[in-house]
Amino acid sequence: MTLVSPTPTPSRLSVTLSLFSRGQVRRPNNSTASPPWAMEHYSRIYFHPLRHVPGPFYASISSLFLYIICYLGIEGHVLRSLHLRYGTPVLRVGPNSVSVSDSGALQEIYVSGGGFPKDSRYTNFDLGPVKSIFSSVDREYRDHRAKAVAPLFAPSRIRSACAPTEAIGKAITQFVHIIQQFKNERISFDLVDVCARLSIDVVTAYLLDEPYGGLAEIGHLPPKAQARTKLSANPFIFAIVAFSRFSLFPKWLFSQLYKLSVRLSLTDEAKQSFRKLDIFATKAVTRITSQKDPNNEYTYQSRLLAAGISVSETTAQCKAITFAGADSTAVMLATILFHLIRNPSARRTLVTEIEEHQKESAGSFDPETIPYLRAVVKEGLRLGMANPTRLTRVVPKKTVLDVGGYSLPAGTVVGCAAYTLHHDPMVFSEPFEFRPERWLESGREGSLTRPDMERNMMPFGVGLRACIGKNLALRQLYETVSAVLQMNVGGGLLEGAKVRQERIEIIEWFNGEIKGHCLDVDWE
Ligand code: HEM
Repeated sequence: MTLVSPTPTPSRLSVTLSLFSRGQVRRPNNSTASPPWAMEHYSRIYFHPLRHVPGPFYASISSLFLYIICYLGIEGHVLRSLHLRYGTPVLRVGPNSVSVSDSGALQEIYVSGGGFPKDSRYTNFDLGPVKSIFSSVDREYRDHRAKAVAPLFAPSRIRSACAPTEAIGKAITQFVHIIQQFKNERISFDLVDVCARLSIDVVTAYLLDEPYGGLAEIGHLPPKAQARTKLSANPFIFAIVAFSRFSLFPKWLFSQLYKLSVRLSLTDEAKQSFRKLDIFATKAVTRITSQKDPNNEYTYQSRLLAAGISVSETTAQCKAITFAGADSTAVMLATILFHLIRNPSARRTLVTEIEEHQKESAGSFDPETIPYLRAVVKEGLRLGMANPTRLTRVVPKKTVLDVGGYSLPAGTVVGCAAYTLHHDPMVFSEPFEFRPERWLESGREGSLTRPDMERNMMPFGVGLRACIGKNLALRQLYETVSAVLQMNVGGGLLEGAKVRQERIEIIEWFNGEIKGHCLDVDWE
């Protein structure tokens, strides 16, 4: 008996792959050949330019994984843990999509030459037929509008509006008064709701010269009823936040899901809230067009109109900015106050520093000059997950992005996420803890320049397409925290406050949402 070694028969898979690699594969038209989708899967695994980028197998063959984690609002922590598990700064999260956790790449992705363009997912954030400053992928379109409104975001203009008789100052006084009433009567309240009321009023009163009335709409109620009532714009805000769970889907699918979701989930309350915002924005624009307020060049709507933007688009842009400004700042403010309530020692340090500054400056001081307050705000911005997920961009034509030893070709969707960078354990020890001291270089008087940590911070995005409202938001945070801690000398207005939750849980959609839309505060 002779033993004959059998001639190896190549498997159908290896034949198909080797033919494919030589460009000889035609679409099979008989039932025994691999179906086209299988061919595509093989190519994504074995021939795709991203094939060497580490990541879970399922992410390399289909976008389903991304769609699911985006929909479920778990994208932030899932991608962070995959980066840690695979020990890689570049993670393949979809057939053509990567997540980058190396802050060294921020410069090239978002800054150099204006940064890479936003990818097509942003078109899912259009306001029906209107592209907002945020959603526009077309840089010229965006620049024209952003330049028109830019003077409104100058720090000196914003600062003047913080005087007690001006738009921002008045809103903060109302906010402090409401919390003071809750404290006097020991009434439990929802921190997220009051922060949302203040934020929508600051944005609208300052930019549109027309406060939405978030704080005023409960002003006439007794304190107990105030605490029970929710902001009338909430359903509008929550609906937009929740639609972002579909934002990674291709446009055609997004549109269908959006329509279905509107039909199934848009309650009467939400419809009413949308209508109220429509009426509010229309009124703000009509005030200018009807010549009732023609000389006011320093409103958002008058500047857009003067730049040649149509009335209907200007109205839509006003609604977009109301959402963009109100939601994120509310999440950040609520996060900072939540941590101050939970950290009496940080709170007392802050109160002492504010008192010292008050004495030194005979009452008038710029809160931004207080190092510990800056550290508190910075730490709040690090932990606050207003935008936790990847800010996606596309590698432009004729460009290769080299990062972490990988070359990502033109057309690849790349993105860094605040969730990953802000919780990087190599940069921030105990990354989930609130520790303002980490920002102080050498004791309390030190400057706050900690380049290693600073490089990993992206709460407002980075580069040309970073947040245009950053100065306004920061000013609101400094002024409000300072005002809250100046009240009731000793421990500030928050002395005696307790939060029920141990930590803030976030639904990690593009706009992070505090679970339950609520952070309950009780009084001792
Ligand atoms: C603490 C509060 C805020 C946070 C954390 C925040 C965060 C962000 C982030 C991360 C982006 C970049 C998104 C991207 O690259 O995809 C962004 C863009 C933007 N934000 Fe904010 N934002 C805040 C407040 C505001 C305010 C107060 C306004 C306006 C009143 C505003 C208006 C905008 C606009 C218009 C854009 C789009 C800019 C562009 O694409 O050119 N934001 N914001």
